[in-house]
Amino acid sequence: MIELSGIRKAFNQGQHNEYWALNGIDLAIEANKVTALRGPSGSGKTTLLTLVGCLARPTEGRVRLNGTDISGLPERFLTEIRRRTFGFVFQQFNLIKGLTALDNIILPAYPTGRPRRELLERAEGLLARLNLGHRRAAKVEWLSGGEQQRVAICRALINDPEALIADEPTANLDTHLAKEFMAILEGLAGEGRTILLTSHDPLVTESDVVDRVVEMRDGQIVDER
Ligand SMILES: Nc1ncnc2c1ncn2[C@@H]1O[C@H](COP(=O)(O)OP(=O)(O)OP(=O)(O)O)[C@@H](O)[C@H]1O
Repeated sequence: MIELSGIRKAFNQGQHNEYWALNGIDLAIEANKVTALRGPSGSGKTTLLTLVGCLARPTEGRVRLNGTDISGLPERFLTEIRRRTFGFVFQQFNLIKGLTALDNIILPAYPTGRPRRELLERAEGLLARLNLGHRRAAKVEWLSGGEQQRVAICRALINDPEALIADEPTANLDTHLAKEFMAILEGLAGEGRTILLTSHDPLVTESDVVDRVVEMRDGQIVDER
């Protein structure tokens, strides 16, 4: 689905603190599969996620999405592709305090111009599917960590993306909640979504739900299974 070739990513390029977070990545993320990136802290996993999800651009190399080279597209096209193709679940969930679960979920769908009634219906459906219907009107800061993550997952799915991207999805969860997350993941994988995540957690990387584990170190891919 997404192919990266010859990817390098520098931060603070040309400055005294220039740092190459990714250093020659060739990777094809297969459609309808669950891929996990594993590696020590600082190995470049999150940086790679942001490039796959078109949240950032590589300093060098090409990104192809379903066969089309999107590396050189202007920002507004990239934003559109990002919205249609990817849903993101961030490690800290990045929900907006003061807004209800429902309002947080429909937020990324506003730019699509779809009617609010339709969005609410879809959001309600997602909440129900993740056993969170009863919390629809709760402000997100009232929710537990596990509930907040499920709201974040609903938000990631509101635009019905082809792919879901999750950064350390179980890092803030206890074992019970992490297992619940894996069950949700299994359901999403079962409906044919492409899933890319980073994880240190053996509960994730050794799970049968994960098709492929890509091992990173020092901004490079060093192994995979
Ligand atoms: N915006 C930035 N500016 C400068 N350096 C950055 C920036 N983002 C990341 N880095 C550096 O790039 C390297 C890779 O970071 P990245 O977050 O991708 O690693 P990671 O493998 O996801 O680590 P972790 O498991 O701790 O999240 C790190 O050394 C980090 O300090």
